Amino acid sequence: MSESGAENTEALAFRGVRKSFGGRGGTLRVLDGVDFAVDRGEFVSVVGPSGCGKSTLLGMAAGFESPDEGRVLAGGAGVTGPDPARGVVFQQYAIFPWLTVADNIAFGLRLKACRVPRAEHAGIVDRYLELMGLTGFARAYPRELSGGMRQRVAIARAYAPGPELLLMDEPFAALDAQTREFLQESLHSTQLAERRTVLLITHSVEEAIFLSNRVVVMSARPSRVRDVVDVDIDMPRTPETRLTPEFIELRRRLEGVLRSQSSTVRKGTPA
Ligand SMILES: Nc1ncnc2c1ncn2[C@@H]1O[C@H](COP(=O)(O)OP(=O)(O)OP(=O)(O)O)[C@@H](O)[C@H]1O
Repeated sequence: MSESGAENTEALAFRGVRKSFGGRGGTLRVLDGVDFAVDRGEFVSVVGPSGCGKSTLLGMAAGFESPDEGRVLAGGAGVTGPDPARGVVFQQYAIFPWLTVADNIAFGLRLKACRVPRAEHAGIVDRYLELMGLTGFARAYPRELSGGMRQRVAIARAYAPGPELLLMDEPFAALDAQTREFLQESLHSTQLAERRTVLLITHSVEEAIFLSNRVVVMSARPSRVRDVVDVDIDMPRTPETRLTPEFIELRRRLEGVLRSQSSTVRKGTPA
């Protein structure tokens, strides 16, 4: 139920969000009135020029940062701090080196705040091992895995406790192109099986289109939403989807918008 008391299909909403950071060089105005929402079960990606505030937005949704003005709402309620109902996946493999793959995936399930009955944990872990192509590695430790596999563990760990919202900040940025595409496909099939609400930050327009229902394009800093594009491309998407005329055309269009924004990036803007 939302703060207004109305039933709400929005899992996450940014309403007039403004944020500046102070530094030695003065105040840097980063977000200048950001408005968009992500519906339940929707996969939305945010792309934008470097430094436009994408990670800041995600940090606000996670509850690590707060807006100077405006509101960030999760399930209709104001975000006031981190919450296990919102899982986060970062670029760096945020998995515990001292735990096995299975124990890493089970980590969130074992937290007090997670209400999944203990008897279901092993089944859930097995399902994610399979969905993320990790069957056979349950007892392995992170040091024994490739970077791509570690990131698959991080994604499985985020999905496993069934959070209402998944927040992913460049989860594949550190990986080579081939591994990256493979992980996008694993994430896509996991998402089709699970239908969670996901907000993904990425530099890659191709990644955004491949995974998303909608893509939010941010303007240069101080930034706002420049465009919101529906990705009307059938699911499930496969490696061949990337080669279809509609995919290539949308990619060209979005890259054009992004290029026009990147060329207007300013070094710093007084508040
Ligand atoms: N805690 C902070 N203190 C001071 N400045 C910050 C802080 N967090 C972010 N910034 C600045 O705000 C701007 C936006 O940062 P942010 O990381 O959100 O952008 P981004 O769009 O995710 O960037 P990139 O695409 O390069 O990853 C940057 O100029 C950054 O240096």
